[in-house]
Amino acid sequence: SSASSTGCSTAAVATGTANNAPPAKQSAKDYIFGKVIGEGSFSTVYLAKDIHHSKEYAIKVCEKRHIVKELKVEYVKQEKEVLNILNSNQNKTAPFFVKLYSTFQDNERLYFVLSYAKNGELLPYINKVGSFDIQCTRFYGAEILRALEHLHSLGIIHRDLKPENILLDERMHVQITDFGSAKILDDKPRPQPRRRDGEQSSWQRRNSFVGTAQYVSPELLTEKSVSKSSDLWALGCIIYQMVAGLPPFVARSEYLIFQKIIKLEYEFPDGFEPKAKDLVQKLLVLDSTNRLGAKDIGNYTSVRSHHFFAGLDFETLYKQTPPPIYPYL
Ligand SMILES: C[C@@H](Nc1nc2c(c3cc(-c4cn[nH]c4)ccc13)C(=O)N=C/C2=C\CC1CC1)C(C)(C)C
Repeated sequence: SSASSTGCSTAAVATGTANNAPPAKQSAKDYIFGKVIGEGSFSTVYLAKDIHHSKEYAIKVCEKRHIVKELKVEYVKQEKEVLNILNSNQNKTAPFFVKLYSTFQDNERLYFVLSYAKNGELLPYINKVGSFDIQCTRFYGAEILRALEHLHSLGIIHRDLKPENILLDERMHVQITDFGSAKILDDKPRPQPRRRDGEQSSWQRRNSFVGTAQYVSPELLTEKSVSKSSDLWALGCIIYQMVAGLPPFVARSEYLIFQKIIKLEYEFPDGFEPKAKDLVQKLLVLDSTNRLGAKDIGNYTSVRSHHFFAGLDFETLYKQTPPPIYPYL
């Protein structure tokens, strides 16, 4: 083809590097794959380095055959949809989610190129120091609340919030991940995606889905229903765990954990900080409509104004330096 009016050379146009050509589609060859950093139920997440700029990414790899065999195509599509909604609604004051940079595929696999949370999961930090001091619990509780405000404002419920899904970036700020079980509240009627025969519909999937035992809400266990307030229940469990070092509902089997949840059978260890205790008691409420924040429109102002968070500036969290993680209790 001849040089176009933009003056770029034919060679440039031919190789698609002309300033008006889209970037060439990526492939696994653009990356050096490193260690496995996480295993999902239908995916493996690798640390990878982009060979052009030596930047580190997390690449989530899904085996196509496995997804189809396990009838999880909808599940993978749902996660990509959530990541795209988050990308197109990046919130400058609450960038508390892993970002999706690009996707590509080869014959056998799907690849999702995502931000690499350099400091990994929150959980090992809680376990290492036994429990967080109040400064840390307040800061990380506030960042998770801000992340939920943003997610819920986009009509998305996480549904499986737990310390393993709360990652930390290189500045030790929160990066929420794992949207495979997220639910997009269908306010806009969309054509129901055509399903392969035998594949579970989102209705069946929704009714079969249960989060991780310790953090699942009572309404999901008793009525198979889920709402934004279910994520507030999980926040209550996580704040409890940051202070006590263990989640509120523990037992030897999932069934026994579920029994304790629906009976609200848990207690506070001696020395549990009183303001944190009061906040947890207002989040771990069986009736999802009576949880602190359940009636708030927009931001969770009634949670922000709880005296546990007194003095915290929720609008500049991402600019603040996170407090060092010291042991407490
Ligand atoms: C919960 C998740 N674990 C993880 N998912 C992601 C990580 C990640 C990083 C570490 C880590 C970093 N340093 N040391 C450990 C440990 C676990 C991770 C990351 O950096 N970037 C994107 C991720 C996930 C993207 C996903 C939305 C598509 C499972 C177990 C499901 C793989």
